[in-house]
Amino acid sequence: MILNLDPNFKPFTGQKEIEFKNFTFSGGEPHIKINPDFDTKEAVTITHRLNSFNDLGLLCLTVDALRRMDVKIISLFIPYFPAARQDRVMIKGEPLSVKVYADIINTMQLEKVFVFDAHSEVTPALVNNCEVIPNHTFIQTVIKTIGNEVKLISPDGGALKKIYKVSEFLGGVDVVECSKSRDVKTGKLSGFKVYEDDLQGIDCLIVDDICDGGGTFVGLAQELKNKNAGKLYLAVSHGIFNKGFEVLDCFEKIFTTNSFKDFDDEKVEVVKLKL
Ligand SMILES: O=P(O)(O)OC[C@H]1O[C@H](OP(=O)(O)OP(=O)(O)O)[C@H](O)[C@@H]1O
Repeated sequence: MILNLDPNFKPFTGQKEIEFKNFTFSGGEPHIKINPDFDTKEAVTITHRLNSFNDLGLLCLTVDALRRMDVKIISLFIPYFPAARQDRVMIKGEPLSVKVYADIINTMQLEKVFVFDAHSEVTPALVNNCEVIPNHTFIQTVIKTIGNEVKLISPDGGALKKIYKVSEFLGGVDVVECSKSRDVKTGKLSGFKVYEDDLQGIDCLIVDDICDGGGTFVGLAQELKNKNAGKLYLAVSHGIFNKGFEVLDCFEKIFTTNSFKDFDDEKVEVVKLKL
């Protein structure tokens, strides 16, 4: 049984859905009423785009309501794990946000917590019974859509392990390794290095987990062009795109999934998550 808390996000196709109504009380408190007309002995998987503390609140209430209906086995699919990038404290005074979310989720004693393309190994290390769903089939779909041969570009050392797994899944697509550096004091991006002498007109697909403002990809695209790359494509599992798509107009095409939100923009091609 599936309980899709976000009506626009239904990754488990063809499975029976549990019905519910959710609303907010006049005092601002979220609330849910689950239709009890289902076999509560069955396992339930909740899906939720958990992008804010409000979403987390609704999730807590939902799990509580299911437990009170005697549902024993509850799993959760969170496509974009909140604050996954805040996986270390950079400056004294900051929270270790990913742990705060993980600790709250751990109190729910879930059977499994599925996370799509976790930012780092910190998320699955902190979340009990976590299973990371890799980006492999997403990138496979992207490459099919592009239709021509591309090299996979890994923007930084942190993404290398993942990109070699993608390459292996795709039967050995070439990988170009890159690295990015940051100013130690400000944390701002200060440069990119592409570890290939000449890309000789070769089309390149940058693969990463998140595009937020896009600075990483614009800077890297420039460096790839300096190495004579051909057409440039960008595929990110989680599209935030907080500066819009204009800043990314160096890319022939941009691909993402609906893990974070829905998009209706001709500049981005959304591959809907289906499990
Ligand atoms: O679109 P942008 O605003 O440029 O951000 C995108 C980058 O941010 C994240 O890495 P981050 O730099 O947080 O990761 P790291 O410091 O853990 O390597 C993500 O993995 C991208 O590489």
